[in-house]
Amino acid sequence: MAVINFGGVEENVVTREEFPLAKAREVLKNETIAIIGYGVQGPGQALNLRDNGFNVIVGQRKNSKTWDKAVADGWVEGKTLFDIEEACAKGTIIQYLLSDAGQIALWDTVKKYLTAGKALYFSHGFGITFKEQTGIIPPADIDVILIAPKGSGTSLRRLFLAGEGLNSSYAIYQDATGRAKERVHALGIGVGSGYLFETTFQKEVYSDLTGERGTLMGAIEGIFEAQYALLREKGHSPSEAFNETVEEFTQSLIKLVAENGMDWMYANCSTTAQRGALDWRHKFREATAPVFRELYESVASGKEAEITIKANSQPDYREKLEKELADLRNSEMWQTGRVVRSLRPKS
Ligand SMILES: NC(=O)C1=CN([C@@H]2O[C@H](COP(=O)(O)OP(=O)(O)OC[C@H]3O[C@@H](n4cnc5c(N)ncnc54)[C@H](O)[C@@H]3O)[C@@H](O)[C@H]2O)C=CC1
Ligand SMILES: CC(=O)[C@](C)(O)C(=O)O
Ligand SMILES: [Mg+2]
Ligand SMILES: [Mg+2]
Repeated sequence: MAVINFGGVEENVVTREEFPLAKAREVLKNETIAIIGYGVQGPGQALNLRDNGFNVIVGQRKNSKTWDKAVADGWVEGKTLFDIEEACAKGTIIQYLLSDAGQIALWDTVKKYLTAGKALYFSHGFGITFKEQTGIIPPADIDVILIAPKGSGTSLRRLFLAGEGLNSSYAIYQDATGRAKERVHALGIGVGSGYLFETTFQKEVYSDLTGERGTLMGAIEGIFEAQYALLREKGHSPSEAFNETVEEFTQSLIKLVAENGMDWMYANCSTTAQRGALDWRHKFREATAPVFRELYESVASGKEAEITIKANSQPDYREKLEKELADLRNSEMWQTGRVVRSLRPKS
């Protein structure tokens, strides 16, 4: 394990140098990896594992849209594509990649196939950490491990195909076989991660739920909405409000942050912008700090889990989510965005 210094704090990191793909294949050569669920993470991980030379099968509900998607991706019924129970029976490693609510619904079915020595794999600490609410309590004689790619399954696949990768965090909750560590490291490399950061199931889920509700998804949209609405109220046109709120951010500035950090982005903007941004960040930090604190408490108390489970266990949860996404899409800001995107100069 490499020890890497992150801004003055040392952390354990597994690297491809110490755990190359050939070693991962050797560790898993006698295993059948059953990917249960073919939503977003399922396809990304299953296809990367398959292309990396592992023995992979997919388990998915028949007569579903995602079954058809699996067929279109080259999984063959009866050979590499099965219904969920059959895949669980065949797999020695069960990658439980149903939605977090779906994992609860299917748990009693899947549990039957978790015989001694198998490994149960998650990409989120949700089911195990909130076990009082999920009822997901694995038998003691199996390994329970986690690889959580730090991004969408779509990006995991795209970056793999581009010869790059997404990094992941990993955790071991239960090591019944003495092989949990080599299994989890091999799977992490196998799904296409370059580096594996050590964590626990609880830390993974607390930080992940905070991040997606916060700066990665929830907070960013909230801040965009607030600024856009203000500019419109003050008489700015939709295109101007959108450009100064979203377009410049996604097309120019955030790319500079990704490349070389915030100071690099600032340094490539005017000294006028730098003066103002360096001053105003303090106000924004102080204004949002209490909201982030409230969010973390809601995660750690299990309230966010409760809300998610309740909503996403309804039979029409997808239609409801789609309706809310359509409301976002149809807002003036994102309709303006649609037009602005179509006007991006192309060579
Ligand atoms: N979406 C992503 O890119 C990321 C997801 N994760 C985690 O990976 C896991 C899988 O997430 P996603 O791929 O987003 O899931 P998803 O919401 O796309 O669902 C995955 C599959 O579960 C099936 N499913 C849902 N409810 C079911 C039920 N009641 N019975 C049978 N099948 C059911 C769906 O048909 C789908 O094939 C979750 O633990 C999630 O938190 C982690 C990192 C990123
Ligand atoms: C893509 C990811 O890692 C998220 C945002 O946490 C998720 O999809 O749950
Ligand atoms: Mg995440
Ligand atoms: Mg998440």
